[in-house]
Amino acid sequence: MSYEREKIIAIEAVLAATQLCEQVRQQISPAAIEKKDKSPVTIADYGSQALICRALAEAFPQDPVIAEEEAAALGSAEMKLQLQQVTDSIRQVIPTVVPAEVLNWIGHGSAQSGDRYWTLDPIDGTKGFLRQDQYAVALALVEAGEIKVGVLSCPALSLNGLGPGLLFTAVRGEGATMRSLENEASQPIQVAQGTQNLRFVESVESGHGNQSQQSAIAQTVGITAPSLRMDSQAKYAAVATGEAALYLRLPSPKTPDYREKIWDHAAGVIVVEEAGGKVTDMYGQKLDFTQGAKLVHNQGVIVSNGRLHDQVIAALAT
Ligand SMILES: Nc1ncnc2c1ncn2[C@@H]1O[C@H](COP(=O)(O)O)[C@@H](O)[C@H]1OP(=O)(O)O
Ligand SMILES: [Mg+2]
Ligand SMILES: [Mg+2]
Ligand SMILES: [Mg+2]
Repeated sequence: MSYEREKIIAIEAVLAATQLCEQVRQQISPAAIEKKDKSPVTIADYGSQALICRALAEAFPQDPVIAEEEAAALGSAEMKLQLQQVTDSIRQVIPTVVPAEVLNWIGHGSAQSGDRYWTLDPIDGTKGFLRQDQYAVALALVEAGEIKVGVLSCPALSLNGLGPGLLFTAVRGEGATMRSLENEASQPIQVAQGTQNLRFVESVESGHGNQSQQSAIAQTVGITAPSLRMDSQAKYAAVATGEAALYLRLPSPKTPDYREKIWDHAAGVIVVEEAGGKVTDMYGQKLDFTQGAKLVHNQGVIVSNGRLHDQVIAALAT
């Protein structure tokens, strides 16, 4: 089966959302709103989710969307001003939009499961976005547990003389490509083949991983360079392009029971796999995308150029 239409619609939606995020980032300081779980969310997270869900609902009305943000949070009485700000940010793209429509579009992302579903992180790395650092807009299509299409926009990332602002796309069996956000010309990407850029990436946030264990494992497999710390799925892009050989995300000792969310990984996983790399959990198991919003059967995420993978899993087992 061809996924050409899915790919085109996904790219168009992610580009429109990226533009909204960049406008919010540049025009006003994107004040953070605190969610129930104490993590931050901004006008741009909601605006991005609204735009992408609208596009998916229109093009693929039967497909469930499992997205990060909740309409109920933005629809509450005390969030009236923020809902108006989200609506205003979307008005630049859709001049007639009203707040009720925005809530409906965001709510379209509230599916819990599906055999064929989309998963969306409207802004991955909101903490990076707030620091004017790396963030991503990440959208993927999953069918029967297999990721088929992934589109990953990294508006603050520069690589190989391109950017800032890169878009990564992958379709199962068709390879992965990279382009600048401004220019449609795309080029195939590949993970590092030899020993060049023998370094690893990890989260900026120490609470999202186990940095001391990550350094120890990297050293065990022969990586002596200090880690490159980056917010968001931009880390997957770094491995997919050979900028780094490895991305380590081991469970934080502070949150040992945390389960990774599918939208934090799906788009990045297919981009790396189609660029020739490998992704598993810390025990070498495939990530299981059939269990709804969380990767309940997996712990830790190991992303590599393939060559280093077995060594890393072996080091973790000892
Ligand atoms: N304890 C945790 N372990 C791993 N990831 C986490 C943890 N808490 C939050 N996250 C998620 O990490 C992602 C950012 O990753 P990174 O640090 O690599 O940029 C966010 O989407 C965030 O989810 P959430 O938005 O639900 O807080
Ligand atoms: Mg979040
Ligand atoms: Mg995220
Ligand atoms: Mg997010």
